[in-house]
Amino acid sequence: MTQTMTQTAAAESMTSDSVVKCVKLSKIFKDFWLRNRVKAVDSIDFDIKRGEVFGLLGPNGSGKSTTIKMILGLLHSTAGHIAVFGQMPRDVNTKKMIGYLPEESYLYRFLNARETLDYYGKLFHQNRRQRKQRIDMLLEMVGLDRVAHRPIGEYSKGMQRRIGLAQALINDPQLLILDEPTTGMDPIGAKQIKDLILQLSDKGKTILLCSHQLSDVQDVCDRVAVMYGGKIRQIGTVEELLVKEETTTLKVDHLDPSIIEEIEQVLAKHNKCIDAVEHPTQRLEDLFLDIVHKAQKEGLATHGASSGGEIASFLTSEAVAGEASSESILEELVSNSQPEPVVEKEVPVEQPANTESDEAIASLMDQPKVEQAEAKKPDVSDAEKKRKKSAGDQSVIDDLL
Ligand SMILES: Nc1ncnc2c1ncn2[C@@H]1O[C@H](COP(=O)(O)OP(=O)(O)OP(=O)(O)O)[C@@H](O)[C@H]1O
Repeated sequence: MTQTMTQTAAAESMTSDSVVKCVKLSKIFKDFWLRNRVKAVDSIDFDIKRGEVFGLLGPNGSGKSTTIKMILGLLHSTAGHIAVFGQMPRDVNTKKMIGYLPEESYLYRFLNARETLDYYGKLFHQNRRQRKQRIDMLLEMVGLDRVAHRPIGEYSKGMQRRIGLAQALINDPQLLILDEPTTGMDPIGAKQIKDLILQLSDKGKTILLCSHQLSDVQDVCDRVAVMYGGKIRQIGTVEELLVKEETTTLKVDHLDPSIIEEIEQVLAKHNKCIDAVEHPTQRLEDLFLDIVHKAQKEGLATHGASSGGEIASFLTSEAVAGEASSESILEELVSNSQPEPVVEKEVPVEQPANTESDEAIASLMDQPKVEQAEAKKPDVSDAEKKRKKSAGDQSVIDDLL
């Protein structure tokens, strides 16, 4: 009875804008004797809309990765309902629309970067020409083109994240799931990933970001859910969650002490006083980029990853095969291809299972790239502000390239 209600509620609430929908979703890991061992996810409700950047936060063991694995169809839910693009997560049509960067790198150590991407391109049934084109663009985009011949086992942690990101994008996914994408990345790489996320979202791609880097989440996410003990404790836009209604901040040009005194007198009439008078500082990220910028202008050499180059224009539908675009990398990475419209349909509740299939991981990659139909992107005003900021920040990155 409860399951039927849950299923109906989910099906009813599924709209064409909904990319991921979870209703009363739970996951219990059982022990050898099938006794309940860990309630990793405990009856959570949330949905992610098309074009949204959704952040999933929480301390270690709070259930984030388990939730992601259920969205990917790698784990069965124990109870509740989950739909991705209006379909069951295990549906192969769903998997071909998803790109996934796992928290841990599961790439083959003895393959080099080019061979690795070629392997994943083949899994998506891309032809040789398409693979070559995409691989060249992605390697340049993630700044590994100059070290593409080296085995991945030799890569630094940040370089492995970069090749992992390229792998997650090779199928031009409509839903990109990034688990700790900036771990081990230098601030330039982290900044590029954040800009990339915003631009992909701007083109209607949906992004689920799981990160312990709270400043990254704050910079790019439209909405955030904070998990603890398998439950969602708070969910809302970043502004909603962070606003402090009880305090007012006024931002003005430099004030002389005499003016501050006058302001204090005005406030005193209203039984208020100034708590603090401060001068803002710049962010550490800006300082870091400034230092690197200057070092690069002086022509200092590095043997690590480069700052990243042209963005993969294979994600842009106007791209002509074999043509290099003169646009910036981040611009090119963004695809104009649009996702299939979400078909509203009733989705059966998944049966509980005690084991997880590794084959599901393979099947996630084992689908051909398909043309995807038009769909509209939601109006997300908070994201708009961040994108404007990103456009300004982008000039710094462009200078570095
Ligand atoms: N395969 C498994 N078998 C048993 N318990 C598991 C399994 N996978 C996860 N768990 C447990 O489920 C809980 C949630 O784990 P999960 O990996 O989802 O947390 P997380 O929020 O992703 O943590 P982190 O930030 O450390 O990645 C933890 O108590 C974990 O031990």
